[in-house]
Amino acid sequence: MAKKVILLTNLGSPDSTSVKDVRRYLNEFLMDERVIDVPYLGRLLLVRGIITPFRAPKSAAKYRTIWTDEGSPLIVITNELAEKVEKHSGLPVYVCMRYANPTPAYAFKQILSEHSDVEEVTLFPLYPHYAMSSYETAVEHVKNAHRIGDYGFKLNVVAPYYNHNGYIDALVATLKPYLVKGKYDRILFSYHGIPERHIFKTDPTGSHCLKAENCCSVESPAHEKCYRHQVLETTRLVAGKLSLTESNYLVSFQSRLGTDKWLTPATSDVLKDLPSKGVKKLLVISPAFVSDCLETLEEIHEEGRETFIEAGGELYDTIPCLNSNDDWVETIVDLVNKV
Ligand SMILES: C=CC1=C(C)c2cc3[nH]c(cc4nc(cc5[nH]c(cc1n2)c(C)c5CCC(=O)O)C(CCC(=O)O)=C4C)c(C)c3C=C
Ligand SMILES: [Fe+2]
Ligand SMILES: [Fe+2]
Repeated sequence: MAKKVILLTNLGSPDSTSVKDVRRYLNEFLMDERVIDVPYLGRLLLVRGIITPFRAPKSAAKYRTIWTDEGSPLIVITNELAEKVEKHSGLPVYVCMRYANPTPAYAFKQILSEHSDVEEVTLFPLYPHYAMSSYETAVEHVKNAHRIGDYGFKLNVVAPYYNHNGYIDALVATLKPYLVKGKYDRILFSYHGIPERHIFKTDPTGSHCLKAENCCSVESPAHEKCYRHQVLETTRLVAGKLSLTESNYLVSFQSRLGTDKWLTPATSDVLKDLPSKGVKKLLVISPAFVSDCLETLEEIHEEGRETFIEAGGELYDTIPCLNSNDDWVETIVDLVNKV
C-alpha cells in the first residue's frame, strides 16, 4: 500500500446553481478574513447584509451559463486532473477545495480509509502565484484541518511555482498554436486582481511593494509573497520563450469586487480602450487560473468578448487553461517529486 499521497487543492464552487447554494458558497468565501480583510463585525455586515444578497442571484445566473451535466467546470476539471496525475505519478491522488466541497477534513478521512499506512501527504495548491486570498488561505485551511485532526502523517506543501520551467513551458505550449503571424494585434495576459492593500500586507519589508520605484523589477525579499511581482515574472518568462517584445503584449487584472483600490489596469477597462488605440484583434490568456472556471469561461470568454467587440474590436480569441493537459500533469508530478 502507498505511503505517499498527493492532495490537490483548488478554490471550489457552489454545490449547485441554486441561489441558496450560491449564497452559502459566497458567504463562506467572502467571510474568509484573507479575502475580505476587515474586522469580523464589519465583514459580517458587508458580506451578509450587502454583497451576498445582491450578488447571489446574479452569480447563480452566471454559473448556470457554464454548468455542465457533471457539475461545475472547476470541480470536474480538478477531478479529471487528479485521475491523470494519479496515472502519471503512480501515487494516490485526492482533491479538496478551499470553499464548499470536498473539504480537507473529508479528503483526509478518505485518504486514511483507503491508505491507513500513509506517511506523507503532499499538498499541491492549484495556484501558481502567492496571494493571501488564494494560495495562502488554501494552504492554511488544509494545515488547520491537518492540525485539528492530529493525524499520524506529515503534510508537505508545494511552494508557488509561477517561474517554474514546466509551468512556463506548459503555458507557452498552449499559446504557440495561436501565434500565426499577423493574426492578432496584441496578446492580453489577464490575471485575477487583488486589492492593493493585500500587496502591502504581504510585504515583510513594509517599504518595497508598490512603494519603491519599479518595485516588481527590483530584487527584493518581498517578492516571495508579492502577487504582482510573480504574475509579471510569469508573463516575462512566457514572453521571453516566445520572443515577444513589450509591444506585443500587455498585462491586466480582472474580477474586481468592491470599491477599494485593486491592481491596475483592470481587464474590463483595457478591453474597452484597446480598439480605439488600433488594437482590433486580441488574444487573451489567463495564467493565474490553471482550471477553467466562472472567471475564465464567463467573465473572460463571454463578457470580455462582448466588451471588446462593442468597443469596436473585430477578433477576440481566448486560450483554455492548462486544465488536465499532459504538459501540466507532468509539471505537477515534477513539482511534487521535488518536495
Ligand atoms: C487565481 C486566484 C484567485 C485570487 C487571487 C482571487 C481573489 C479574490 N476573489 C474574490 C472574489 C470572488 N472570486 C470568485 C471566483 C473565483 N475566484 C478564483 C480565483 C481567485 N480569486 C476562481 C478560480 C474563481 C471561480 C470559482 C468557480 O466556481 O468557478 C467569486 C465567485 C463568483 C462570483 O460571484 O463572481 C468571487 C465573489 C476576491 C474578493 C478576491 C480577493 C480579495
Ligand atoms: Fe476570485
Ligand atoms: Fe512588488
